[in-house]
Amino acid sequence: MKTTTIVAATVGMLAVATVGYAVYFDSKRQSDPEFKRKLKRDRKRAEKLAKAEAKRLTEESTQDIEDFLASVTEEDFPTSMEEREQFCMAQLSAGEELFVKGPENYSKAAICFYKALKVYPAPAELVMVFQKTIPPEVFTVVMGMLSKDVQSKEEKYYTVFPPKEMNVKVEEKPDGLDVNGQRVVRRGLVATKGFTKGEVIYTETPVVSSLEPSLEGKNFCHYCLKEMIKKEYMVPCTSCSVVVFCSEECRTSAGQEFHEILCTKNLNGGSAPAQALREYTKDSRNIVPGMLAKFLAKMVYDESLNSGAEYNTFDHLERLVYVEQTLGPDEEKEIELLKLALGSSIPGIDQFITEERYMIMKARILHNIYGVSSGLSASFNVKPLPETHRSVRDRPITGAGLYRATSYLMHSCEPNTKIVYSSRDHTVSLVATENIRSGDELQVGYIKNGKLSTEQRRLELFTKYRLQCSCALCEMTD
Ligand SMILES: C[S@@+](CC[C@H](N)C(=O)[O-])C[C@H]1O[C@@H](n2cnc3c(N)ncnc32)[C@H](O)[C@@H]1O
Repeated sequence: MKTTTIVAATVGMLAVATVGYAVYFDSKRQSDPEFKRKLKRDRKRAEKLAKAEAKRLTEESTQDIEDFLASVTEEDFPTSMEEREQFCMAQLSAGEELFVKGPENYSKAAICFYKALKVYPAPAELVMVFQKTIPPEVFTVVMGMLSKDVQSKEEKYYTVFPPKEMNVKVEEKPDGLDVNGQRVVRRGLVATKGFTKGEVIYTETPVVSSLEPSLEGKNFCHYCLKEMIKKEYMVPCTSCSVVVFCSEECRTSAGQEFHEILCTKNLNGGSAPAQALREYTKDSRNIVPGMLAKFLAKMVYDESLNSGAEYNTFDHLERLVYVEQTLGPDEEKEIELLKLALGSSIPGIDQFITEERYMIMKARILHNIYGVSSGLSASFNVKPLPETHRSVRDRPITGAGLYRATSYLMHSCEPNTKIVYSSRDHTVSLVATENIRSGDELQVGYIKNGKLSTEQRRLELFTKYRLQCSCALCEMTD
């Protein structure tokens, strides 16, 4: 089952409730004699009906599942944490009462359980509880509804994202067969209107960005990565005074989105849990764990806004392609540091950051971030970060950002667009480098190919991005 962000909301509110529910169920079964007798009484009748019902349910067409789903989506799910918790508990006990009454109520029970699942912050865990506690026939229907729901959410995503005003859409492009003979489908960005050479196609701010570790605390904004030429423009964090911002707005945004959690000093001036993560980032020059910490903090913040947006921060990360990474001692340490940094402020994050989920999130970030050149001067001297910072420009890189739409840009050795940091912060502008027609695929150069030969380009693309280039130029050279 795919985990949706609702898992990530993990504000722990219902963590207690799941356990409570499971415990209630088990203990009631084991110890309450009346409950046991009732179960026994019902069992015979239930077994008979169950056979017939199981047959009906296995024959249940997709249409039925869709009808069940339609009956649910029309409902208004509550939005506040308290109401969601009450709603969830009410659905769980309604479902339980229904299935105990017998198989003729299984469909209704399944709908209740499905509704509970929709508001529960850790659905994967609840599914496991269901698997142990509800009749298999009911469980099958709940899972059917869940997978249909995930599927339709998946399909709809690219109809609402990117927003129309960005003038681009994500389109699937067949890209040959993989080593197992499976058809490879890749996604790229396509223009939805024409542009003349030099025109800005869209601008986009990142979901999250981070400064190159050695620039942290120097004259670069911790939020938007802008270089501040004069010291008097710097607005330090009032608590840690380790990080600086270019404006009050950036300080406020950073505070709300992540810095209140990740500030290395607590209000009493003592060392805060995020200190160890900060030291690790500096020593290892590994930007990703810190970025992930910001990402997770921001994800929880965005959800707390209850903006009503259909897709949330996690949805944007979840669809990005990645190259699988293997877990090593570094990652084990990073997981530990991340849990330490976020654990006391985001209850439940401990369970959320499993090794598997961490590895996938890390790989997605590594594979999709863009190097940001927000510096005005080239006077700072940063060693290039080891890997995967797309769109290398002539100016040194000041940090990296994870962008929603820009992540879908494919590489070409003869690109028709380029990325520009014209506002000298982490805002990306995609600029047409030739005339573009509506429907044309947009591509950037992941590497500076200048005078490189085809072999050199291939080697660099493969070493940095594990990418075997299929752009028009490379195909022609083959
Ligand atoms: C940042 S993602 C771009 C979006 C991606 N195509 C998708 O399906 O979501 C980078 C990945 O796209 C594919 N890609 C990008 N440019 C390519 C190219 N010129 N030739 C082949 N694959 C490319 C590679 O799989 C690469 O790892």
